[in-house]
Amino acid sequence: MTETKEAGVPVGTDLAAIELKGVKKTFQARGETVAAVRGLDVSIGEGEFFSLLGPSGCGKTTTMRMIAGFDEPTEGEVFLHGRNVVGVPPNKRDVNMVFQSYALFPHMSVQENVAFGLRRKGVARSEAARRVGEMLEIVDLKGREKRRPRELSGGQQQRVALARALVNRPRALLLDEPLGALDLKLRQAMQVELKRIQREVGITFVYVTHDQNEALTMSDRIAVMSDGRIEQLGTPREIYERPATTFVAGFIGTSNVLSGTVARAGAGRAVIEPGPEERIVVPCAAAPGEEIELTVRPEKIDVRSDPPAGDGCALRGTVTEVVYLGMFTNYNVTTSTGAEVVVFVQNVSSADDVATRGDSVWLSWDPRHSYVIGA
Ligand SMILES: Nc1ncnc2c1ncn2[C@@H]1O[C@H](COP(=O)(O)OP(=O)(O)OP(=O)(O)O)[C@@H](O)[C@H]1O
Repeated sequence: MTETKEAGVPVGTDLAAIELKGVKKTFQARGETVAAVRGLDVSIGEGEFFSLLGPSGCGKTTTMRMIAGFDEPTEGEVFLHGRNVVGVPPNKRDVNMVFQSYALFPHMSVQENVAFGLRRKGVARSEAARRVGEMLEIVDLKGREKRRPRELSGGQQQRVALARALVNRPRALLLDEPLGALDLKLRQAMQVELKRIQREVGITFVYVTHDQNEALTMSDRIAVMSDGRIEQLGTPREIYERPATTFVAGFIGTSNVLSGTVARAGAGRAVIEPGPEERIVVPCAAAPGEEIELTVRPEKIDVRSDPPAGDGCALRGTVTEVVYLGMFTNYNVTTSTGAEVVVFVQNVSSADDVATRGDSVWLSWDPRHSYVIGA
């Protein structure tokens, strides 16, 4: 049974495709002990597109290598479809891994590259040809069977690598920064392709990336990692809209972190009053006198010259930078308390910017977009 929290997102199945329980990994390097993974508990559902997202060195690749069997945990257990696989070699694990350097055989055609694994397993020639054909159709490489890898674009080569991994019908595919070598435009096109392919084959994908846009675009759920631990696990929307820690707020997109002492509270709202006519209204249970920290996304804020009407959030500030970015304009504003706030204003008309550098402005937003960190 698959429950859904947000539309189409599996949050729990009877039997997890992949489960990590108390997994830790330390390496000994030059007499020093390096803690790469400090304790992971994760359950990845059957057919889920699950991403491990985090900065360089946070333990993403080590986690993948332990799922694949290239590394064994120092502590804890790894389950694949309910079976404890600690000690089971990679080729007996029913998972396949795709790397950034996809290492196709240069002297073999697309067809031979994809068929290679099947041949080694002794799959009959006609059956192999059928499965390779089916897979090349899915990755949209029909008609290019006879080409050599060097006669293909980077994106097409990556799709051959994907077909080569998928043709073995693994129950899960592990992808470690598979689009890292491609330029931005191709990367974005391949993100959409990868998601489509995953939906079509219905196999669990575990995807490693340090690119937040990539993770937000493709994933059912994301685990944001930092220093060998998971900081937050949730749907892209949960992670973007309601970051659990300041690290997540800062790592995923641009976020404004504000803080202050609660002046008034009641009816599920706390109000910070930084100055006359200024207020930050936060939906939370904090009491007067309490210090709170909150985030507001740049696209939720308006910039105006007059104080806003109503009882929404209102802050006074001075514009320090204006950068026109085509689709929107980026305003940097220093508030009356010295906080730096970034605002994105969508350029719906081609009229002038709403403010220029040095202007005194008011920032306003709906209290629903004030989100207390860790709430
Ligand atoms: N074989 C090893 N020996 C010693 N230290 C290692 C080894 N493999 C990884 N580490 C260390 O473990 C930590 C986590 O590394 P890991 O490669 O898992 O990070 P990552 O998040 O995948 O980084 P990147 O995005 O740069 O690939 C790092 O500090 C790294 O230097």
